[in-house]
Amino acid sequence: MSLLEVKGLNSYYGDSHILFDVSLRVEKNEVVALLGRNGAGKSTTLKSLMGVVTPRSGSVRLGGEELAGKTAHSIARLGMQLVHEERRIFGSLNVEENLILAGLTAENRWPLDRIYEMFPRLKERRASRGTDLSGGEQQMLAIARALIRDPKIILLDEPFEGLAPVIVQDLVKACRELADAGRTMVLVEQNLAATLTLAERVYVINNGHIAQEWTAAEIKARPELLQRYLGV
Ligand SMILES: Nc1ncnc2c1ncn2[C@@H]1O[C@H](COP(=O)(O)OP(=O)(O)OP(=O)(O)O)[C@@H](O)[C@H]1O
Repeated sequence: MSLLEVKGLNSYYGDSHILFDVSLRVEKNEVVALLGRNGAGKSTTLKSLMGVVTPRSGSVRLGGEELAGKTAHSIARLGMQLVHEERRIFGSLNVEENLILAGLTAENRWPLDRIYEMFPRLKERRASRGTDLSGGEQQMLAIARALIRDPKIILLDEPFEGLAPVIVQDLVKACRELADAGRTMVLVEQNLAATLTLAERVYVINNGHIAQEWTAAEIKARPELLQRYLGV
């Protein structure tokens, strides 16, 4: 059994049918990426897994437990965390307060020291308010807030979007360390180089359908594979 098993997921925004029978799996300790053009349905897939969007049909099993139909809050309790594109940190709270708040209701909370070891920059900035952080620091905090709850799986929606290349490098390194430490992650990201540094397997979504499944090694060996689906 895979850690995450998604079968026949259909999601809508009002009357617009966005996801069509999306099926995918993620093994424990694996990093899987979703690639696709703008509007293909990548974010909607992550939101449907997390219960931010309620799928109209289909199944999402995490460790054998059915998540489809549950609220985002319950799904978080069952061990899934979504790091939203907009980061959603509390601007009026400082870094440490943001972390403590995120960990408050978690069953297995990481000690702050462990978070600070992973992100030394957050330790330096621990007394700074969310609004005073740079984009890269906010993104680190958003990831750290997910980690502190020791989730079974983390969904990352465009974590490197809009950040300076040097910051992206730092974040990719931190995510690589998480992957090496056995964290299971699903990554949606436009930055192909970063994606292939992190993911072992890739699904291509096209107009709300899963169009392809490749290993990162297959893509690296035959980069032309992506051209047809992504135009890159
Ligand atoms: N809240 C919403 N209400 C209605 N339609 C939406 C909403 N959010 C997204 N959509 C539509 O759903 C489709 C899939 O969007 P989604 O954000 O999942 O795509 P994506 O692959 O993540 O692309 P992007 O990289 O542009 O975010 C698009 O056609 C988009 O316009």
